[in-house]
Amino acid sequence: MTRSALTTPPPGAAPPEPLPGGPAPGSPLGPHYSHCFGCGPKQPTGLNLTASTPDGVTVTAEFVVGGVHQGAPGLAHGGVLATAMDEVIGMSIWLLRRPYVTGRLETDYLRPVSVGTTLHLRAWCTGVSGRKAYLEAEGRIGAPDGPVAVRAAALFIEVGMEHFAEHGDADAFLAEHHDYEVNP
Ligand SMILES: CCCCCCCCCC(=O)SCCNC(=O)CCNC(=O)[C@H](O)C(C)(C)COP(=O)(O)OP(=O)(O)OC[C@H]1O[C@@H](n2cnc3c(N)ncnc32)[C@H](O)[C@@H]1OP(=O)(O)O
Repeated sequence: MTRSALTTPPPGAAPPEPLPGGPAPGSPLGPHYSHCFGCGPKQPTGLNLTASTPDGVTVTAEFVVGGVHQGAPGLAHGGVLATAMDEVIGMSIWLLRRPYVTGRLETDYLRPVSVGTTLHLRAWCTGVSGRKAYLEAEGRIGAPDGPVAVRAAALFIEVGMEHFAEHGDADAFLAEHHDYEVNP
C-alpha cells in the first residue's frame, strides 16, 4: 500500500510477542469498551465488530456492510470503512493490554464494497518503538483470502490512564477492566 514514513516502523522496531497469559489462539476478544462505536455491544448504532485472535498478535473480524453504512447508493461509505480499519487495528494493539490511541490512520480504497458484503478484516502490528506502535490492516471481500478492498496503515501512541481521566471518562473504562493499573 501507499504508506508514509510516519506509519513505517523505524529500523529496530520489533513486532510484539504474544502477551503471556493473553487470549488463547482462536478465542474471541471482548470489546475494549461496551459503548465503543466499533466494538461495543451496547452501542446499537455502531459497527458491533466481534474480533478474535488466531495467534495472540493478529486480530480478525468480520464486518457485514449494511444499508446504514452507505455513502453512494448501494456502496459502503469510505469513512465507515476507515472506522472499521481503525477499530480492528485498535483491537490488535489492545492485545498488549496497554492503552493506545490512534495518532494517524492512512487508508487505501482499492475496490468498491457493496451493501451486503461481508468484509473480512485482519490487523497486525509491524513494530513498537517507545510509545509508538506501527500497525497495518486489510479488508477482503467475501472471504479471508478474497480480493482486498481496503488497506490501512496506522501510528498508535501509547497514553497513560490520565489521558482518559483528563479528556474522557476513565471510571467508565476501569469499571469494565479491572486488570488495569490506575495512575491518573
Ligand atoms: C483504554 C484503551 C482504549 C483503546 C481505544 C481504541 C479506540 C480506537 C482508536 C481510536 O479511535 S482513539 C481516538 C482517536 N485518537 C485520538 O483521540 C488521539 C488524539 N490525539 C492525542 O490525544 C495526542 O495528540 C496524542 C496522545 C496522540 C499524542 O500527544 P502526546 O502529547 O501524548 O505526545 P506527543 O505529541 O509528544 O507525540 C509523541 C510522539 O508521537 C508523535 N506523534 C503524535 N501524533 C502524531 C501524528 N498524528 N502523526 C505522526 N506522529 C505523531 C510525535 O511526533 C512524537 O514523536 P517523537 O517522540 O518522535 O517526538
